[in-house]
Amino acid sequence: MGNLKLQTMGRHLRGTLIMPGDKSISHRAVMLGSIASGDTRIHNLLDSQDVNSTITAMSNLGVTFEYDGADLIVHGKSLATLTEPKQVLNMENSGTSARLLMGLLAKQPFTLTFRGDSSLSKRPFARVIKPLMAMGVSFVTKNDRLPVTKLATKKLKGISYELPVASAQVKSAIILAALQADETTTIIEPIPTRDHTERMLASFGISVKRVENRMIVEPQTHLIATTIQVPGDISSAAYWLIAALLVPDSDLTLKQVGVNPTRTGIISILTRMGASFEFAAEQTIGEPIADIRVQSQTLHGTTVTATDVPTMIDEMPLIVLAATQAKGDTLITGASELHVKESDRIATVTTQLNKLGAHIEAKEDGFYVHGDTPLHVTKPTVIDSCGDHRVGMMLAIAALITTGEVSLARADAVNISYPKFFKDLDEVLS
Ligand SMILES: O=C(O)C1=C[C@@H](OP(=O)(O)O)[C@@H](O)[C@H](O)C1
Ligand SMILES: C=C(OP(=O)(O)O)C(=O)O
Repeated sequence: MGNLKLQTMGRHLRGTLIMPGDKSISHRAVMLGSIASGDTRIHNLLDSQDVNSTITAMSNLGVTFEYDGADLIVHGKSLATLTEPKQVLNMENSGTSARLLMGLLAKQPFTLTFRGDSSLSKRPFARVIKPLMAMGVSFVTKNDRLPVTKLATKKLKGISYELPVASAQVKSAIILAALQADETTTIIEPIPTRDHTERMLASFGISVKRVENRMIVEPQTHLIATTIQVPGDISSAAYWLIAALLVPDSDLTLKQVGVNPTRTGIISILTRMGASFEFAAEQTIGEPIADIRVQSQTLHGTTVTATDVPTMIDEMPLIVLAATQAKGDTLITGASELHVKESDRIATVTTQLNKLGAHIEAKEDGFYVHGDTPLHVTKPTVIDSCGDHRVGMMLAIAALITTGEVSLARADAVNISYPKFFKDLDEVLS
């Protein structure tokens, strides 16, 4: 794909968008449906490259899937009847697939090799390998990077483990393995992270007890197939929240967005920056959802710290963009996890937005963003997603408030989490 010429300054964003299914919840629905007894029906599953990596991996282990209209039906197999794959499991670009599947498949009695694309092969896996080894799993790896081979495992021990990084992927991998252990496992989570695994397990009849910041997981592997309604992805809605706030005379309504409090940091921080939102049609179907209406508003600089970060980790590129337009400066700390996402997001966000005239200083664990900086280029400029979907979509929104000619390299990165991003953009531009 060549560079994509982006719309810059001059149009408004108006209308209503239905958000695609939440990526985190879609992965979990496919994984738990795969190991439940009976057929699980999933409504509004995200159709994207990352979720397809999970579906393909479970197909390679003998699970079958079929579409009934827009719903995916998962013909569940118990953990005990998964079959040895003939191929290496290719996780492509998806950290969630790789880390959660290492936990889910920890006790399979055969060798499994996980590989990924060039981005995923640079990301750290010691964070899941270490606790799984403490539970009795053996791995063969070089420098804790993919490819990683998990050896045949017969028994898993319960452990008590304090998470050294605030990561829902690590927490989830340990929970999924702990269900298959011989004893109770306790996971201590110093900073809360998204709780979709715990909530979805409850939908499949499995309870994970939480006492303050401790999760207590008892051995239990009988999951009962169910129907899952995947909420719209707040991480995808976030592009439109920021776009509508920043592009003058905009007014957008985003339908059926997941508003689980472990994911709504973007709303809290924008509210702290002076924004207001209208919520309607609030209901809970396993996960809370709502319609969100947002109009153009003036923002003020703020401070973001470590406890905010897990609730909006994937939205950080957008918070940085919003901060470039706010009155006053913004300091973001406690976000060093951004170095190990699909790209080093501290580096890529800083470099690419500064090409448009932003004034952002990269810090070891975050950013210092100078506010009130009009974005402007004096000659045709190519900005680059750096192969990172979140960076690419944030840059497409940044272009909407830039004067001058801007195009985006590697725009196809959007297919990882939001394949219809550019179609939705076209639909609301007026
Ligand atoms: O559990 C999940 O579905 C995710 C957790 C987060 O990663 P970490 O657990 O590495 O923080 C997030 O960045 C990722 O997009 C999805
Ligand atoms: C970090 C992300 O996903 P993953 O870790 O699953 O690759 C993301 O979607 O921004």
